[in-house]
Amino acid sequence: MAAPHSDVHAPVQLRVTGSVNKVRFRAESGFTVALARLKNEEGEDPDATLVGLMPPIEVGDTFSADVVMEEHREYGYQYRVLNLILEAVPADLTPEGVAAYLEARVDGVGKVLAGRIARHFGAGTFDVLGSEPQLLLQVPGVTQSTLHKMVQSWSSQGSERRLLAGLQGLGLSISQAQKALKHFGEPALDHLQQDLYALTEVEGIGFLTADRLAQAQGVPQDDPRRLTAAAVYALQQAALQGGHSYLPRERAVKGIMHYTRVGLPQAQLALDNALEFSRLKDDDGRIYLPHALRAERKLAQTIRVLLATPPAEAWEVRDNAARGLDDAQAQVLELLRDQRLVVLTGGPGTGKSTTTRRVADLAEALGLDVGLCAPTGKAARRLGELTGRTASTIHRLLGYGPGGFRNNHLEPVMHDLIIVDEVSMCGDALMLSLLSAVAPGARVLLVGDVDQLPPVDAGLPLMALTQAAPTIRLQKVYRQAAQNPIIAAAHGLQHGEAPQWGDARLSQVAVEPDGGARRVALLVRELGGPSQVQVLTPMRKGPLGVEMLNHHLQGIFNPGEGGTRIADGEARPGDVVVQTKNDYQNEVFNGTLGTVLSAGPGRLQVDFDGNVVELSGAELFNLTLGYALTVHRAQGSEWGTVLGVLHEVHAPMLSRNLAYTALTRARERFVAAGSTRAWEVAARRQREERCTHLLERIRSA
Ligand SMILES: Nc1ncnc2c1ncn2[C@@H]1O[C@H](COP(=O)(O)OP(=O)(O)OP(=O)(O)O)[C@@H](O)[C@H]1O
Repeated sequence: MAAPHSDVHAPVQLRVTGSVNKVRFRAESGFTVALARLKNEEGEDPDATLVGLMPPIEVGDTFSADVVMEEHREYGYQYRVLNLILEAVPADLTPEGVAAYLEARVDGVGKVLAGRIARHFGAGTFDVLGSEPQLLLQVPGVTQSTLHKMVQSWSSQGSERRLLAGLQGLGLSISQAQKALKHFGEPALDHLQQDLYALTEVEGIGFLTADRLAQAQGVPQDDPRRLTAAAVYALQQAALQGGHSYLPRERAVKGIMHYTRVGLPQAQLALDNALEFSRLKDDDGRIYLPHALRAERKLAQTIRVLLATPPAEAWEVRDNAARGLDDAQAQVLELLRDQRLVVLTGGPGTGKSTTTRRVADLAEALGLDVGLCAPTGKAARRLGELTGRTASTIHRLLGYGPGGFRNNHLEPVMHDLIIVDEVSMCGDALMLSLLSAVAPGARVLLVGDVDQLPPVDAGLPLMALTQAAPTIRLQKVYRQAAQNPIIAAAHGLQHGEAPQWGDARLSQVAVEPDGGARRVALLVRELGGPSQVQVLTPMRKGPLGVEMLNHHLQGIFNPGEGGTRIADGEARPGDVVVQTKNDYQNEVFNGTLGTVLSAGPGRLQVDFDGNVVELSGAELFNLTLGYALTVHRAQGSEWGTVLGVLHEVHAPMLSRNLAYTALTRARERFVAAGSTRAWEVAARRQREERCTHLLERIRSA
């Protein structure tokens, strides 16, 4: 093997062949750590460490692979796999090698039988197994049922390996091949050989990759399959990037031109094609993905039923139930008497949680069963603390698992009253799952701040519901508004006014992008360090993005070398990390912050608010450093002191809701780092309206 040149830091890419000595670790995602004998024309490495996404390899497998040699601070040199294609037979064709391979890979064959078969057929064993399996009955101990099991397992894994190898032959990387195989199943190869653009449907692949592969195969620019796929992709991107449930026709056509670089006539033709094949739907000039149109119609219908049907259980507002509440808050208790669906909205400190708690108290006093939930684990925990009851995520309440939501209209959640907090974070899909699972006659109280950031997912259900359902909007600010300039500034933002800086609890520090991340890290130190201050910024990338800020914050507050590899760097004991995906096994949810207790090769022990979990392998890639977070990820959380980074470099993200959400994450003190002009721009910019037709559908007869 080419010995690594210590002075050359550019990663060395090699093409090697090899055989597997040992599989150390394999995650469901295909992330694998293995030991293998590697060789190429320059030499051999008898026991190399391979890491990365690989097909299901086993001891004895042979393969060819593109690898990059990298030096890991903990384990020395190892090879990161860029692509690995399995050969169909083992490397070692001696009777021992054949026996070991049979035993490892073929069901129904134990050590003794494998030895007999290997001694009987030698290197020809696999041909016999593949083409004349009956001959195996000559070997004592091989019965019909054993033979059946052997043939079954050999042919199924054989087809998986052939499919993966075939997909890789189309130019897919191993991870893309595995995603495609998972998405399409057996017909994957035929399907993609007919239309490589079908890859657009595969989660995590998308149109641009499919287009690159198809162009490499010489598919012409105006191929109808290409144009149709681009039309679908334009709508997918509109939902992902802008939260749109549909696009007006002319915007859909523009999207297609953007992704395919074809002219207007062809783009219109592409859209008509996609409509003709029902890959898209035209609802009176509004272009939808089919599932999005179905969801919006279903959600509107579900809401109409909730608005039109009476609650099952009796409800009476006993005299002391509304004690201490103002008229608006008390009105919520009144509305729930006859209404099944009530909305409570208001800015920070207006008394939403106080009201929520009273509703729960009254419901329980009336003998009703109350369920409390919120979109994120963090918000659920806060709801539980504020109401003194157990609260869960919406996913947990609906019994979310690998097969999706257990509870739905067929098997509703058996609560008489469901209270949902931070409901501004719910997109149409989650709102539909939630409202579909409400038991007949049960009530729902939706609580949220409609001026917060819109949901990450498509749709704006809370906006529609505040106009279609009985809604109480709390205006009176209780949390010491006068003394607390943050709340006053937040309410000012709602009217387009930038905050007035200068108070000790609401101050601004000029920071320019160049060298700004380090400047922010030093500011955090002045403010008491990461345990006292949470840094928020709109973007992940860029000189003032999360990644750059975390790099400098880790460098100051937890300096050192190496650590365990996570999504955006390396974590060491003491580091603040944040979970970026819901992990139901470990009960750790997107947005939860934790502290690294210990770090070892390929594993971390993290304390998430008292929930100490061991994470390893691919789970580590659901973690990023958490000294700085995006404003989006901070929703539903709040801290004593927030250092909010906002500068014109964030221009595309600057909006009133973004600034408002950042500001309202701070309970006591908010320090703005960046430029005051950015806040003026943000205050004036109402976010771009989302294309959703939900309100009109709820209102239409
Ligand atoms: N009717 C009321 N009269 C007097 N004080 C009230 C009233 N309602 C709420 N408060 C007080 O105002 C403060 C804020 O109330 P609460 O936490 O319910 O607001 P909130 O809207 O839930 O805030 P956030 O949006 O941060 O959750 C609390 O200290 C609460 O006790």
